[in-house]
Amino acid sequence: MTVSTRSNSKSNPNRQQQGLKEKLKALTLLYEQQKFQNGSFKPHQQQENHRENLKSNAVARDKNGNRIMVFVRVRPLAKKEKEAGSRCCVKIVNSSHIYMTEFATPNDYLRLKRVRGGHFTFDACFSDSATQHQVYSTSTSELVEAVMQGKNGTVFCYGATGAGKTYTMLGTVENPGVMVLAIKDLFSKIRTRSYDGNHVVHLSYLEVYNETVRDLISPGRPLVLREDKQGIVAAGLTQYRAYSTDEVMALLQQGNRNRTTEPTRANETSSRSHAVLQVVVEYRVRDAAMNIIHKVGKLSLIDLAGSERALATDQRTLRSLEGANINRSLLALSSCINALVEGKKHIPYRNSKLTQLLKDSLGGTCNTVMIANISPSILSFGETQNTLHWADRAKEIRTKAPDANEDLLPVPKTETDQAQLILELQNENRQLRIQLARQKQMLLKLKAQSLAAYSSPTPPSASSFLSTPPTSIQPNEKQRTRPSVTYLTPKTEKKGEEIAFTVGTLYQKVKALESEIVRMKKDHSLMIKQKDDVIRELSQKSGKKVTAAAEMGNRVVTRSSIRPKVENTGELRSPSHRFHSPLQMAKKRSFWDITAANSPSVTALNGRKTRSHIITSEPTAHPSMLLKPGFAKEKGNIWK
Ligand SMILES: Nc1ncnc2c1ncn2[C@@H]1O[C@H](COP(=O)(O)OP(=O)(O)OP(=O)(O)O)[C@@H](O)[C@H]1O
Repeated sequence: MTVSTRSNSKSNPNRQQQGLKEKLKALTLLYEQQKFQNGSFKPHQQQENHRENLKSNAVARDKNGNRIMVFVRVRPLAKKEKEAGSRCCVKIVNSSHIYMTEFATPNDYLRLKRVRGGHFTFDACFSDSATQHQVYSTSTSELVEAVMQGKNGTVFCYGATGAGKTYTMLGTVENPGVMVLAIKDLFSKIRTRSYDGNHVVHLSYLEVYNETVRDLISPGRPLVLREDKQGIVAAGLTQYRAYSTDEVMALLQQGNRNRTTEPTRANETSSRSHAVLQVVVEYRVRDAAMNIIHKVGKLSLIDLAGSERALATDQRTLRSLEGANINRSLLALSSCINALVEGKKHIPYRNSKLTQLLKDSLGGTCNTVMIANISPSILSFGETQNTLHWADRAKEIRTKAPDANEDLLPVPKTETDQAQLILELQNENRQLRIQLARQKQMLLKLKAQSLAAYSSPTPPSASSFLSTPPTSIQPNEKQRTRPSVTYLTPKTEKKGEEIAFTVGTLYQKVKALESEIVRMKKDHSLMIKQKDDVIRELSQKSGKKVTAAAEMGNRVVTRSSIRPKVENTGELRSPSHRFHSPLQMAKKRSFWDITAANSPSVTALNGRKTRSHIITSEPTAHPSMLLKPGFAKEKGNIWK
């Protein structure tokens, strides 16, 4: 019979070691169970219970009100770190629990050599083997759904340089990160729900570099941050309307090309700026009362620049300045987190551009997710511990539960007016159509009656159509009397003929008068010619004086001698003769006419002082009689 003795155990050291290991494992388990019973630990769950654990966390958030959800992601050891023989200083105990120690080794179960370190509990912890999809679905998918409902959401990555923030947010082509997966998810959700409303997606991408805000998609001048109703906005930031995931991807790539990255000792492609991708989803739908429900949800996806020690990066001036700015903004973020956790009234958001941008996400009505990225390497112990410390603090920040940014838009007045107008126009149109149909019917009947009337052998009597007024025609009534319209037409024609005849007569008269005027003008000029000849002859006889006088009186005598003759003939004078304008008369009158007319000896028959009247009264007077005023009365003397 074999008895187990100390010597036996000594003789088999391997078995002894195994037994000790088992005992230590049991002790560790016991210790964790005790911790859990004391409330400082959550129960250890296996990987397959991961989802249930996350659900319970979400439930806890609902019970405790809204708070920032904090997740931790450990990246794999980098090739460089492995080559340098770096050890791992963090261990994920379960989906939500992580512990770290400076001298942690797999065999140091009693933690005898642990100097620094600690246990941390978060909403979820992702090991270095966690996929991008696992990270997205656990941390961000809920937020995307909330954004679709009009609630704001923010996801930001926090951690030291080279800890894996950009990998988590942007990822690679093969392994797209949270930003890309969120956009994809958003568009697929919009596609499936497009039947119940209109979704509009706007996108902007900016960076905060050395405390200046810049547009990453269309870079230009630095932007100014302003606070308005929607919160903090970068004035002048381009908002792109995005229609598809591919379009967003192209914009993201474009933006990332413009982002400031520099190789540092810690990271070959270190982000030197904080990048903020904002996606605004607007959603419009009509409710049962036909009111328009307008929801606006904003999703901010932020990849922060890494906190770093000066030694970790280059010592060059620009890099150190960048590093100082990054650290300053992250310090401002830490101050805000502290103030929020401590419930202070004043939160120093204004200390940096980054905290200004995160104001809504940290202290406003927003669903906020923080992903703390850490390196497992012992070389980054300080940074990792620092990150976990702030992540642990951040989870205590309470935010206001976001209500949906929902507006009930009344149907615009113009719309109701338009509807009213359309109804009125439709009504009017209907009435007009009825009227038109009636008119057409009437016209057809009248045509038929007209044809019948013309073909009728006996013409109707005058009384027959006079007794029937046109308005008395009823379209549906059987026609008993002949329609008045039929018989009114010849009468109108007759009247027209009469008018035409009158016009014709008048026209002929006008023509006759015009030809008479022409004839009179001819006579007139002939007579003037004759008189001129007589005067010439006389002047030749009676010398120069007489000639001059005769020439002066020439025109006067000529006119006066003509007019009485015309009047005496009893012929028609042109109407224009009577209606000569005074202006024309004045023009025609010569200086001598006026002088003679104004002479006191010249008296007209009708009181008017015109030369023609004087001459008319003396038809036989010689032109020479007018040489002197008053000669008109001495008739006939001169010829003797
Ligand atoms: N989960 C991961 N799986 C695989 N590789 C990773 C993971 N996380 C990070 N990396 C790799 O680690 C390196 C550094 O990561 P990343 O550039 O994302 O760091 P960072 O925190 O953004 O740094 P910085 O703040 O300097 O920009 C990259 O080469 C990246 O591919």
